Amino acid sequence: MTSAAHKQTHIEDFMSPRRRSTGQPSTKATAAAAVPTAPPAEPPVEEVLGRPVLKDFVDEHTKQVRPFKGYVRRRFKSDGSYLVVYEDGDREDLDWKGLWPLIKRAEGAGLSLHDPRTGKVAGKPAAAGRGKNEAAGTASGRSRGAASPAAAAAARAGAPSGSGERSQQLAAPPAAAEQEAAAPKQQVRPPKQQQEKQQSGDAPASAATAAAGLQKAGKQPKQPGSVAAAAAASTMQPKKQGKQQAGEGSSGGAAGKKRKQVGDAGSSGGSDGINKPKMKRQRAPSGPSVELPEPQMGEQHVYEYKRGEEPWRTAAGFTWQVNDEADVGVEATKRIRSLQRQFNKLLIQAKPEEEERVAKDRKFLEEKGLLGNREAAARKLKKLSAKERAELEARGLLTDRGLKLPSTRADRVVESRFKKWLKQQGSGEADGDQSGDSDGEDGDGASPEGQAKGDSQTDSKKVAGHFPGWPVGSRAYSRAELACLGFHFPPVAGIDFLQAGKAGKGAPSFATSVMVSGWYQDDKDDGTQMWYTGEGGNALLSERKQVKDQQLVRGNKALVGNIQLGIPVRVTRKQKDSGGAYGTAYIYDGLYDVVSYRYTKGIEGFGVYQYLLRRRPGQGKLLSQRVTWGGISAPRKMVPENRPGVVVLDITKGQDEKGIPAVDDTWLASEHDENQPQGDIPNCSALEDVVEESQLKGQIRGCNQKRLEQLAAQGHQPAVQYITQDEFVGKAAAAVAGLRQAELPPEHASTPHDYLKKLNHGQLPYNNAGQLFGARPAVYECGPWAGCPKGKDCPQAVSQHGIRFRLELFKTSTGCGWGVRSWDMIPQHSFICLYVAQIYDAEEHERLVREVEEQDAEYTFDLVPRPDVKWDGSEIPEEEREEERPVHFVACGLRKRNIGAWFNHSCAPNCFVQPLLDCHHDERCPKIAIFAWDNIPPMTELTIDYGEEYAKGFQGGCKCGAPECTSKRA
Ligand SMILES: C[S@@+](CC[C@H](N)C(=O)[O-])C[C@H]1O[C@@H](n2cnc3c(N)ncnc32)[C@H](O)[C@@H]1O
Repeated sequence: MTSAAHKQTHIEDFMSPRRRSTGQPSTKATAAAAVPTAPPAEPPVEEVLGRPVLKDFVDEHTKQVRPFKGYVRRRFKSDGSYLVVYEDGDREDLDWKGLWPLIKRAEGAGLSLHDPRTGKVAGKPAAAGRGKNEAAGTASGRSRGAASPAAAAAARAGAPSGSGERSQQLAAPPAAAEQEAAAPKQQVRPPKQQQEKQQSGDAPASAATAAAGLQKAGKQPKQPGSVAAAAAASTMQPKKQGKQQAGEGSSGGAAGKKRKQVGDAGSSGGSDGINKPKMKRQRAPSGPSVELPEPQMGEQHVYEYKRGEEPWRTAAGFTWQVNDEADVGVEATKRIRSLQRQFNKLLIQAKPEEEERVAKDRKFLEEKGLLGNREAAARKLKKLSAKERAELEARGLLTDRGLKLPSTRADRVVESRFKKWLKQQGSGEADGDQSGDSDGEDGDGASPEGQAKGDSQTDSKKVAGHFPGWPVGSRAYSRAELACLGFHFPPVAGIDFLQAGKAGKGAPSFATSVMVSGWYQDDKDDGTQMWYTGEGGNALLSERKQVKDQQLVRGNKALVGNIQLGIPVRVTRKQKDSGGAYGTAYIYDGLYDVVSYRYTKGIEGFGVYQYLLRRRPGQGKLLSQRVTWGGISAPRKMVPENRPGVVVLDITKGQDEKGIPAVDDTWLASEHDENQPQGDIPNCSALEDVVEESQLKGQIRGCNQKRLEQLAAQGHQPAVQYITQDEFVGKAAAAVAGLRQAELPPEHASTPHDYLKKLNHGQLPYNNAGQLFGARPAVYECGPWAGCPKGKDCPQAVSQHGIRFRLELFKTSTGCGWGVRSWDMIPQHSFICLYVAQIYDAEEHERLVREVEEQDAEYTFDLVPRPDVKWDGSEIPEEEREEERPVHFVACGLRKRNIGAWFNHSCAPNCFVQPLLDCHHDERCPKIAIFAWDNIPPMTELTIDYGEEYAKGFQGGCKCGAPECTSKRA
């Protein structure tokens, strides 16, 4: 590859943030200077919602800065960020720190507090009947309205309220009540005598039994002092007073351990920044051999262990492995990747099938008069013949409860297909029956098929601690995917757990993984620390409210086991992600210790168990907090002016519909000037220089049979056929592009080509330059020659819609120069972009390379098929094969190239290169299209495989960093 990269010839064109701030101060910069940098403490949510904001955006073409007005519309419970909707419909999520300066600026500009779209006035509760005085407040941002802020402030401060906790809740505006993860109500202090509940006594009989069970298995209890534990019981508005807790206050319980109290138990519970209960520090039992006391209403127990001294490590009879360290080795990573790809492949196939099934079922119901008016449908149902009823049952449309309207459950279909596939692979992985799939206590009986079955096979697959091949920050896009991977089996329940006795004789049940879905209104999540509400008693599938008291059973009991054994639990948060198959992403945030639990009254007045989860340090940034660029949804033409490290706002100079910025945030981290953003960013063109059509030969394929017949009459070689030879890639690409497959006569459909199988057999198609190119037969798209009446809307024109994702060029921190990433999640098998470069005749290209003294052609792609297979996938007979097939054309990005030419190499790529033919079908000159091989999270580098031999030629070796990187091999 050429060493001529990173010339600095264009550096004066770059709009570095430094230059911008000195040469051309923006309104934003001016406004920002007027406000102090540190924001005040975050006010109650109802004081923030509805507030106007003002923010500058810069037009990347005209470079003009323009302020935009917006309003704070929502607060997300999951990460505490706020949704701001701007006047042009653009939206973004901001945390309080990011939001506050914008609110201040709007105040300074005297913006109206009246949001024209919602009709609301900032700070004014939406509830009817409120007085005028409580309304808008002023533009200076004073506290608005009396009732809600006061109530909220009281709630925050834990002050007693005359109107009681329920009325406090009601006093808050509905929006706030709904959106703010209201802290449980223990803030209301109990009478003093209730705080002095003494807890003492020996371990209860049950604890002794558990102790005996574990000790019989032969392990010695820990040495005194080896377990650092503290327990505390808080007395926060108890219902029942002073009931002696069985086992509480034991000075060591059956194991006779001496426990050291770590820190101040009161502060342990109170310094969590979430809740400040008044707690009385108490000595209490802990450890593997003592059953922990059950908190009564208003009580909280705190237990902490020193790292490395958690009871599970030495507990007698405890046999389960707990992964303290993440395993991101080659095998684990490969295993996960292949399972994910298989899952997605099945999902992509199942989704349209399911949609079709639902459409047919709906039609069937309609014909029978069973859709529409409920009462009429019920009358019709009664009149159905036995045969008709049987037909309904067979379609799954009639159950004991009556008529069941059809809905797509592609994820469920995939789960069962995936299990079959695994069995075929001879692996029993992820074949669980969803033990821990409770919700049995749920008010609405969510997921009846998900009731615990106590299947030991599932338990045997459950992994405690980190999940191999799934580093912190990993994302899945459905619960079904996580279940298929074996990461979290239950499809609905938030707590996955191992049943009592499975991890050793006498061992309690414990949780392996919890989901934070935002469904439990009593959760209080501060990211690194959270009060996680136990399961049950919640109408999960309807209003998502607590409808009855929770029980200390199943998942809830299991989380107590985590405390008892000191086993951390995996925490995964759900987040919106429009790219995901279901509009959501599930992000693994790492291991959390369960350090405390309590029984308390929730927002709805029902008893809930809550667990204080604390993130283990050293696990990197919390990715589920929407602070990255990947989480925002600003229209591409507007790049926020204060985006750090923007070097060029649009490298395509307006040629691509979606501009592509170049960003160097590595430079920002450095103090030194010589590390200014640098790199050779030549004019980037989306235009393609295609060889003259007269030079081309070959078949013409397309959807339009008539046109192709005409062409045949003119002596061309047209072929009506299923345009993508590789059905899977073609269909999948069409599916993710939201397109439907063309209706073609079945006799023209070719057989699916299993490219993965091919890859596994090592038939990797290198071109003459050693580049991996075209891992499967070429994709033939319907092109202009075929005269398709649908033009670009033809489902077979997947690559002709331009770039759908918001790509950016970014300076890698790995030493690979510039690379490419996307702000959006890219679904598996999506078309990303073409590799566009100038097309040269091979000889001409050689002359060019000599001329510019480029020994290596860094941005060159030889457009030559492999010697044994034609682009259409058919084999070339042995006797006709040449040693090397002649190179006719070369795509060279030396002078002109598009974003596709910046994709770096990885030994574990997430994208693949696919030869593609559309406007002509001369197989000597296919287009180079780049597709996603995986579901690719936002802001992840997009990489392709250049081929092993090629990567060996990199100066200093391959720097892709993948566990299977060739540079790491001996
Ligand atoms: C097509 S360019 C990719 C864009 C390039 N990074 C840039 O900044 O212009 C290919 C060149 O990038 C560098 N490169 C790409 N992948 C690499 C890797 N995994 N390790 C080291 N260098 C790499 C090599 O210099 C290679 O010749």
